[in-house]
Amino acid sequence: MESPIPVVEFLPYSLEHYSADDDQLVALAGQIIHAFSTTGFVYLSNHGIPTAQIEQVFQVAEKFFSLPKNVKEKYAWSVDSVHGWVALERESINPSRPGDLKEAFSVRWVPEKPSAWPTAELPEFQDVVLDFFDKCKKLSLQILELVARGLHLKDAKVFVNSHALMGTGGNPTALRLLHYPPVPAETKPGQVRCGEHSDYGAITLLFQQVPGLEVLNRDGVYVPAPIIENAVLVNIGDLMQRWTSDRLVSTKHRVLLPTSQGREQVRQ
Ligand SMILES: O=C(O)CCC(=O)C(=O)O
Ligand SMILES: [Fe+2]
Repeated sequence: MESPIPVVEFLPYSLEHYSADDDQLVALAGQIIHAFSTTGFVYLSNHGIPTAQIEQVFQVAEKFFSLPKNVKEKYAWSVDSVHGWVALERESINPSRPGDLKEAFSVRWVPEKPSAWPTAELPEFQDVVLDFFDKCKKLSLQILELVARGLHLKDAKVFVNSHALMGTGGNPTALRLLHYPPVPAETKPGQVRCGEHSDYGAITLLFQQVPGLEVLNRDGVYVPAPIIENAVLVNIGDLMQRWTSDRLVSTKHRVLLPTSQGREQVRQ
């Protein structure tokens, strides 16, 4: 199905090439602002985070979520660290629905402590995830710079500078590995994978491995946001809507239950 979400060719400013001249940056910034001020979502194709690296992250995530529950509990999310494993049905992102049928591993900056990472079971997990965090951080900062340029702000680095502490204790940016396990035979009325919500931050990068995400369009109808190869889906959150006095829109989205029961889904 054709996506109502614009696809923008990011190659000139990709993490790998980085060859954009001023005219190209102006054009990219304009396309991104158009998308964020209409649907609030945009696909950026050829962003430059290698496919193999993204696949590696999905693989370690899958390995982590396949660990027994009592092992995952050793790495559970806590209010003090806001980092770690979030159990199935622990969150209702739309509070009027029952707990979401998903589990997650939230990655935030954490002081070195052994219980933060499942190194005993998965020695590669921490490095794979943190290398990916770093790439996402670089890409996010480039997008944030384009947003400021596209809005013709005097200081094109204003959003970049407000995220200078990303990846440290002074900034709440999180990388979330999401796992949507097979749907149980019995579900609660109204239960879904991920309830209707808008994101609360500045921007979100979404790497999709299976379909399921739906985005509210301007007619108030949820429409699929399909997977587009070599593209990352980017949306803005409530904070960015507020910072831009509603010029950019933080759009609601959700993931319902799959129609074919029992499908294993891992998303990030
Ligand atoms: O799994 C998805 O595609 C949606 C996840 C999401 O919207 C979120 O975590 O904020
Ligand atoms: Fe979201």
